Amino acid sequence: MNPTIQILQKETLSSNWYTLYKYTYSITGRDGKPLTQSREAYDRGNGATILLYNKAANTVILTRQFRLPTFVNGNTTGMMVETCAGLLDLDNPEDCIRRETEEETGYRISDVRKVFEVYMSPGSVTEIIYFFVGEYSPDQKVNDGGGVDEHENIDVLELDFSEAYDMIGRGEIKDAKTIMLLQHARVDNLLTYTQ
Ligand SMILES: Nc1nc2c(ncn2[C@@H]2O[C@H](COP(=O)(O)OP(=O)(O)O[C@H]3O[C@H](CO)[C@@H](O)[C@H](O)[C@@H]3O)[C@@H](O)[C@H]2O)c(=O)[nH]1
Ligand SMILES: [Mg+2]
Repeated sequence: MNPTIQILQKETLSSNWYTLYKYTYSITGRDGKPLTQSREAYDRGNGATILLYNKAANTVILTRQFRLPTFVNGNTTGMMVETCAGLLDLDNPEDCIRRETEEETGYRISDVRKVFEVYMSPGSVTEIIYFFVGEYSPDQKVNDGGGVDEHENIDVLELDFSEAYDMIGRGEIKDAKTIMLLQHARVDNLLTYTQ
């Protein structure tokens, strides 16, 4: 804990599906004097995401779904191509991502490897996301995926790695976690990229 920070007040501004708080705190300024500040922080829990890859076929599994916040901010279809991801319930990140993988993509995978953890929007959202990679194979397919119920409506995409990677440059993949994991796969040579 940072001993120079003291939370003075935590006010709930909105509590519906997730919670928006307003924190008032004292912090030591660069001149060494204490000052009081307020910041809003949106708490929607933490999450996990995974790049599913198959070395032999040089493919990845991605998802496509409607994301309302993007639709109201310039994404005309509202559809987003993303790595499989979900919110942590009460489980740990590894169990969460195995469960989400089966629900969203239909693959029951065993080995997952954590590669990093990231605050995705540290100025406004409390969320930390745990990033994983994991190999999948056709014999691990146990259902069609698509999400837990009809509300999730997730399409499952199996793409050649180079094709998926090139979607970043064309602006067809605009999701931060997905770009980070595809770049990680290229830098770490999990798969082969050919132009
Ligand atoms: N009714 C209702 N449903 C909501 C609301 N907000 C979210 N949901 C639904 O709650 C479900 C959450 O699904 P998950 O698969 O657990 O989470 P996610 O939305 O895929 O989140 C993942 O990706 C996010 C974006 O990168 C990450 O922020 C998050 O940590 C996680 O990794 C989704 O069906 C979503 O539509 C809401 O305000 N109202
Ligand atoms: Mg999800």
